[in-house]
Amino acid sequence: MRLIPLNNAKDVGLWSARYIADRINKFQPTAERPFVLGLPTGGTPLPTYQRLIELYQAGEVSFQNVVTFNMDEYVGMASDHPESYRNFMYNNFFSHVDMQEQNINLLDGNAADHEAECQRYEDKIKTYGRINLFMGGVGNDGHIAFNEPASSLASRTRIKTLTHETRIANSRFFDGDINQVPKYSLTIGVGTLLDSEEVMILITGHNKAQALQAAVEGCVNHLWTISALQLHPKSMIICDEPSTQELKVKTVKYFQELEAENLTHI
Ligand SMILES: N[C@@H]1[C@@H](O)[C@H](O)[C@@H](COP(=O)(O)O)O[C@@H]1O
Repeated sequence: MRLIPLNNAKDVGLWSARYIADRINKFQPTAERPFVLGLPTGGTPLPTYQRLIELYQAGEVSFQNVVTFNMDEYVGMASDHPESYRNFMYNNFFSHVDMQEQNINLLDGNAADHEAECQRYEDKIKTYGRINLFMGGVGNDGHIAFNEPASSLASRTRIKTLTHETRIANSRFFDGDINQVPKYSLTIGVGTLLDSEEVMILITGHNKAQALQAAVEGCVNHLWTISALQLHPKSMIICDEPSTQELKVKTVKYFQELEAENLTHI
């Protein structure tokens, strides 16, 4: 695992956007061989999306031949609801760059048959071989996508019941009213995520400090599904300073030194 400790959330956005743009450019995607990018919603990736839009506007990256798969979606929410993850993605990213509509993949939380919808998603990913880079965030309780505590670390895309804690955390987007937060979601599984060629997780804010500690210093444990990253051959966490407060000083120092060494080799 690579851990990149940065100063603040803005730096996390700048760093991660640059990384994504560089990966896409290096891949030299074409219509026949697109770059496949996994994407999250949430407050954490907003600076990344903002920066990616700026890089696109500056002509430094194009999304013409990029295919995206989003991590998750609420179940039973009107598709035009401002807090649907579909709307979030169009409002904060897709509508501002040169993505092609047919390259955007989202789970349909209003599908009549949830199981069939999740299987469709898994099958669609397979048509591209695998996802090249999956970006994600993390919940306060260490959930990745909507893989709540005690989710199988071998799980695939499926319907999940949201925990009370997650619904409280997400109620900030619903006028602080937990009753407006959906109870279920469709989410990629931990296994789906681990199949990606590379996983990049963004962690910012002191409220994510326990999740970061579980991811880096804890044991692989289904109660902190983020810890499954330890099983991935190419995973990376980009974090800010406030989120590191539960890590040992020597852990942070170790990773800082590694990054400083890497920089001298670039
Ligand atoms: N399903 C999403 C996750 O994908 C996201 O990582 C998490 C944290 O969101 P935020 O970045 O707003 O803290 O919220 C939701 O639960």
